[in-house]
Amino acid sequence: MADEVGSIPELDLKKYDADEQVKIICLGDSAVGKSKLMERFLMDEFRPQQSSTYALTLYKHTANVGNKTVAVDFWDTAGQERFQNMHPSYYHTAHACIMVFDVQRKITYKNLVNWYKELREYRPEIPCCVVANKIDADLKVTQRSFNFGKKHGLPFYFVSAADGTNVVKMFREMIKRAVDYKQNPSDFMDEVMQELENFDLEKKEDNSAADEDGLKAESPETV
Ligand SMILES: Nc1nc2c(ncn2[C@@H]2O[C@H](COP(=O)(O)OP(=O)(O)OP(=O)(O)O)[C@@H](O)[C@H]2O)c(=O)[nH]1
Ligand SMILES: [Mg+2]
Repeated sequence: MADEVGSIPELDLKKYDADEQVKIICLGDSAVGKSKLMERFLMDEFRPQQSSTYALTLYKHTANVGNKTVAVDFWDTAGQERFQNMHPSYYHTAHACIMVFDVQRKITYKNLVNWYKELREYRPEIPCCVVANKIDADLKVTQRSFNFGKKHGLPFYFVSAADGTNVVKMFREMIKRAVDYKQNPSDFMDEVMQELENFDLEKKEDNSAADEDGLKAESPETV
């Protein structure tokens, strides 16, 4: 389900039950198929007539990775005809990135370099992949090699949001990589965030243990 930012709180309840929570962002020029890919993965249906994304759309998903339940927030924003900087909050605390281009428009492939550069300014270490979308329009493209992924050591997928080719595989792999990254961050700030999250959890557990003993958890002091 596509949900505008306004309706997050209700859905956030899901996170409460999840063992883990990750954020995955999607980058790429306008009309490469970012929104259609997410919709295809989340609803397994394809609606050809829809206008481009206006601002930010959040898609909520619950996945099972190993024996854990993972709440996934997919962030989708409008790409632009010509590259413009994305707001930093889009990248903030993202755990993985899906970079999309349209196999029918060379310029969208060329622009990956700009998207990737900006991604790495904000999120130097998160897992990222390159996705060549719309292969249904011309299957011959799958014989061509697109070296951008190889050059940067990124996994590459030929996909089609229209017929579903490789969509589930790509999303599942990226969710798993996002969880792996969150659990073993290689970026200093992410390590701090993870420590803080663990600290919060420990505090919550302490408080509920105190409640069970019939003790009241101390309320925070206001200074
Ligand atoms: N043939 C074909 N068309 C596709 C595919 N994926 C998306 N499209 C079409 O491409 C157009 C753009 O798709 P969107 O998902 O809206 O693109 P977007 O990247 O979200 O665009 P912005 O929100 O403007 O950044 C739509 O008309 C889709 O129907 C695909 O796999 N195959
Ligand atoms: Mg869109």
